[in-house]
Amino acid sequence: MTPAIDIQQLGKRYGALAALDHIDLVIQPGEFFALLGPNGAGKTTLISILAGLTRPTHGSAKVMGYDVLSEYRAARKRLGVVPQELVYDPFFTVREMLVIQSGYFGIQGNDAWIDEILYRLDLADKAHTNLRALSGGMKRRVLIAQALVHKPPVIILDEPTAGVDVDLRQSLWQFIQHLNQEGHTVVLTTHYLEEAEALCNRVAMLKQGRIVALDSMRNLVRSIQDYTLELRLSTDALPAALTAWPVHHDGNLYSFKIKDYAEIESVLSILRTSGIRILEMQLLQPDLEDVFVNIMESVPAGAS
Ligand SMILES: Nc1ncnc2c1ncn2[C@@H]1O[C@H](COP(=O)(O)OP(=O)(O)OP(=O)(O)O)[C@@H](O)[C@H]1O
Repeated sequence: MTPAIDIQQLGKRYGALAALDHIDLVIQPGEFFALLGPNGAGKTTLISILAGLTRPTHGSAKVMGYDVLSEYRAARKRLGVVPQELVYDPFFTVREMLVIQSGYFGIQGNDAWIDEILYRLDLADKAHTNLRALSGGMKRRVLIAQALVHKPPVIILDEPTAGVDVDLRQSLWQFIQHLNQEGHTVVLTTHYLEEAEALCNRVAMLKQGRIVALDSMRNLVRSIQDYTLELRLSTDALPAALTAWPVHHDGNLYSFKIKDYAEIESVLSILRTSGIRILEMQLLQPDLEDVFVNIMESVPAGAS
């Protein structure tokens, strides 16, 4: 099967800085893939190369088998990118802009699909509104509509829900999940890790231009063994027997790292014999955020 995205030894340098450093990444058709990393890790650079907006320094990138440089038009036609910012002519209406965008991809008579996108993104009653008259949230919906207008098999969403209200977030995810179920490949970058955890099947984590983790969501979350036992105590000083325990605290709220249930018993019995009362107790499962923090802390800063 031709991969949806096939990246080999991809690199981008800005002077001495390696924004991307020998990236290998293959994403299969139908995946819902998360591309995660702290600010400056290289996510936007990678997306810009796939969209043909930035030239790599070395290596290759293909979309549905088409090289983003030597077969730019064929590759671009198969890709829908929802960027962080809207670039538009403010005098067009929403619908006019979508018709023009369809023409750009050589598509005539796209009305039925444009109507469906407008409906799904709750933009139908704004179809004849000028782009400049839209609110920030509405403009973001238009960005998504614009990326989908040519029904691309591969959809990349670059932080689509930053600053977006709960309603739009939910309707957006329903629509994107529906497109994914219909076979579209979806690549998502987001700083909302719980969103990535809920939606994506596989994850790549980038740090300083390198892939530092690449696995299924399941395996990554399972790779963390530690639970967190959160206790609010009647004191903000721990008994001596617990001071060596891996623990963070904020006032009298303590977070103990726990490897198994027997350790919970040990902590509780030490507290009991020390006469310390438990005011609140919660056992937290590891999540993608724990994985992210662990990986980002454990991987040494790369030379660039
Ligand atoms: N045009 C440019 N000139 C010089 N350096 C650049 C340029 N574009 C990006 N960089 C640098 O390349 C690195 C990667 O940036 P990039 O925007 O790809 O990161 P990111 O992972 O998308 O970050 P964010 O989460 O903040 O959007 C950063 O150190 C950035 O400063």
